[in-house]
Amino acid sequence: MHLHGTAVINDKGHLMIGGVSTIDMVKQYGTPLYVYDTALIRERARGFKETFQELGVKAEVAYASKAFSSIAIFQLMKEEGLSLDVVSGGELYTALKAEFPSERIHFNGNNKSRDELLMAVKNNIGCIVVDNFHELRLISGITGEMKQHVKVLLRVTPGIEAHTHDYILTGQEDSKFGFDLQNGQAEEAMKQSLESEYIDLLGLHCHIGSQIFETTGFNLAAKKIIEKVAEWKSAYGFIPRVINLGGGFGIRYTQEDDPIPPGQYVKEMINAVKGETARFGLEMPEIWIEPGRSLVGDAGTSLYTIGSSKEVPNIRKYLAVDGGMSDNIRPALYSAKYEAVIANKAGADPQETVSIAGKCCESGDMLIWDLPLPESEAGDILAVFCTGAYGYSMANNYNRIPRPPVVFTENGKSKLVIRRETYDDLITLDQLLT
Ligand SMILES: Cc1ncc(COP(=O)(O)O)c(C=O)c1O
Ligand SMILES: N[C@@H](CCCC[NH3+])C(=O)O
Repeated sequence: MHLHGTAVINDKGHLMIGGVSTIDMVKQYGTPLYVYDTALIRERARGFKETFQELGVKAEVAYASKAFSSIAIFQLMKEEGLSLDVVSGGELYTALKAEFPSERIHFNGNNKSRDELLMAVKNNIGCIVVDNFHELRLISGITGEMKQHVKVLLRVTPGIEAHTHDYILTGQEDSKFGFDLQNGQAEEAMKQSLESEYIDLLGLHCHIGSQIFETTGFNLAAKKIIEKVAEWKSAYGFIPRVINLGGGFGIRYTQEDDPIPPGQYVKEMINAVKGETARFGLEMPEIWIEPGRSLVGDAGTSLYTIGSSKEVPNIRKYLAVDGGMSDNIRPALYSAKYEAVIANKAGADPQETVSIAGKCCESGDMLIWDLPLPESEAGDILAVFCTGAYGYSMANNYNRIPRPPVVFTENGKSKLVIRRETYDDLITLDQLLT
């Protein structure tokens, strides 16, 4: 049995997160429940910033808010001095409601609508990461009409296959994202941006994928970009002030995962950029990154109540919980693996191997296969670790299951930051037929 994040066990054998008993939180807020240890998020955020400071490199660390967006987490990231990467009008709206400084908001995405771009320009956001020619035309039009400048980065695809799940690969040539770096698209986009009166081209952006455990892909992406920059400098005199190398740093979901420390990714990519810029006699650009999972992933834990169980003789025992693919779709979508303990018997040794089923009407709604657990009964609390990224943010109302609440813990205190959805919430958008 392995505990993740900063979880510890108290003298009653109960799991504690951020100094608060999970069993007390279950009594107060019910299950299913997402619990975050915000001290751990702060530690991760500071870690990234300190690494850049130690290396003397100008940087912006933007939290990729798709990992978990809510007003409270945006307020926390603001307190920590991070920037924010949003990918939709909804995330931008939430950021503005959280009074996140608009000059530190970056807008990504492969099909931003005119309205979303208008919202970004009107609110003077820090930069738009332009993904394609359609968007470039839209931005040129909007900024021309408004006579207002906007800073942009061009998202390029460097042609790199990072080693991760196919669905979360993004840097390869055959990708829906970005301007291809090799076939002239990126160069054309750079020329068009320089020609557009109100577009201020800050630099280039790339993001090669998510849950990556090796530094090779990042280093290679950095090298390919700098090589192009050197070509462009002599041909067009364009020198990017910023290179954004995206996010994607992997975390440990199970003992099989072997991630390197987040700072190591940063150090290696900076060395790669330093090496290449020196080789071509270029100035060191600012390096921006946009991590999501590595900031919030292992700080989140999901708590469920165990309900029914079913024995398939000689094959397996199923234990069902009161959530599932509606609050954590990652096992169903990516065959993602998790570890868990019984929160009210957290110190007990495993006695049996069980498989954790969700409550949705789908055979594929399985949260964990073959999990060693102490003997359990209905009413016990299951704590699934490392659900802080792409858990709540990908939650849905399949089977009209209300989304769970989110609680932040720190220094022995808990605070509700998203309330539980109610049945009334589920029908608020419904209109009567007659
Ligand atoms: C453009 C972009 N930036 C940042 C991220 C954050 O990735 P991660 O949560 O893996 O750090 C993603 C997601 O893969 C992304 O698509
Ligand atoms: N949602 C994915 C990551 C996708 C990242 C967005 N580009 C996950 O849960 O792993």
